[in-house]
Amino acid sequence: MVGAAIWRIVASWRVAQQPQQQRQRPRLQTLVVQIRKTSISPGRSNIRSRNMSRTALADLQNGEFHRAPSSYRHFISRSPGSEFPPEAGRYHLYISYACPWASRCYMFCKLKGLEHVIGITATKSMWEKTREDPNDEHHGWAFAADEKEEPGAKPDPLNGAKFIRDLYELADPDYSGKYTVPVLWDSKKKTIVNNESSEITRMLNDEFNDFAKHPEVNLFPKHLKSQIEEIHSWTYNSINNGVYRSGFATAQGPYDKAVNELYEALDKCENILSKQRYIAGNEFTEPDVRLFVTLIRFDEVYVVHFKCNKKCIREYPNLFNYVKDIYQIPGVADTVVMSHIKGHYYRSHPSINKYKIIAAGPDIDYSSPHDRDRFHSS
Ligand SMILES: N[C@@H](CCC(=O)N[C@@H](CS)C(=O)NCC(=O)O)C(=O)O
Repeated sequence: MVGAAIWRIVASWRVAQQPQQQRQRPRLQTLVVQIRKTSISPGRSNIRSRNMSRTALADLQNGEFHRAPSSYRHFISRSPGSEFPPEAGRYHLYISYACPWASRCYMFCKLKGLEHVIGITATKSMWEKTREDPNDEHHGWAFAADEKEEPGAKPDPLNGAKFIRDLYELADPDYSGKYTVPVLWDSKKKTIVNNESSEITRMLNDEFNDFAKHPEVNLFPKHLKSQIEEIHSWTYNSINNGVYRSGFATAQGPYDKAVNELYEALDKCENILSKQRYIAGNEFTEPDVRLFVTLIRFDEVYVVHFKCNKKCIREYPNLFNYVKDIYQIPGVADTVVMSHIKGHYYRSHPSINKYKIIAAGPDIDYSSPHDRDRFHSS
């Protein structure tokens, strides 16, 4: 009882720490952890899923993209009595190499040295139809049938799921939200702990230090907490989600607004990075990870596919060198699989790119020299 109460206080405290636009109320159905013994039947469909299955492309109001809140918001915590205590081998991270939100989590695993503690499985890059039922039009992340199907993509080693959707339905057969990655899965309770990257990365940063190869890496240090939260307060809406707000807009006004806010924020970053090595100062921290995953996709995908073409990142001297600098941190390049990134975006949104043609360029070499050593770093 006491443990559960502490857990609830810690969880609500952490939600209160998030930038406002990321603060979302957990669904009641996920607060009451319902572990149901169900078997996966990928061909199954029910009335609910038939009517409600949807992707982010449907998160629209008057042509404006509004990202729906993540559904699972439990916390892995070292606090006594925690429902989800950190354990080696218990949790699994399902990702797509294409997805910037999932890649944030994968980067944290790499930087903290957690790959021997938390299993990681990447899906195939292109969304596929998830049900045979002709009335169920949902397309989403699919697992590879074997190791050879697409380099990097793997079968689901834990549940034999064919689709990420199957995991959501295994955790809750009545689930009616989106079937997004990342998914942090608890193999003990056979449920989803959390599917919100901004929270998963905090858990990876703080709660697994007893197992981490690099517990000294702290991407959310106390002394930079307020600067970091201030940076998230404008980079999330204008940059990380801003590229989606541009790309998914279905009316001119919302697109214009999103793209203008995006470039205002990029100009602001360029200015900050002309004076210091990283976005929060001289230390590499969480907001650098969040910026990196968007910026590395920008010139290869967002410029063309999401119409973010007022300027490329390679035209900003400081931003471009900053992306190379981060790419060259040991472990980071492994998280960037450009064939999955391009293979996903260009082929998974038929309303944006009907013929699924993958744009040719620009094929940037992010391992080429950068000039960021000119700044002091700690
Ligand atoms: N807020 C979530 C967003 C995750 C998200 O939107 N992931 C996308 C891939 S980039 C996804 O899985 N979309 C599936 C869909 O929309 O159906 C997070 O940060 O974890």
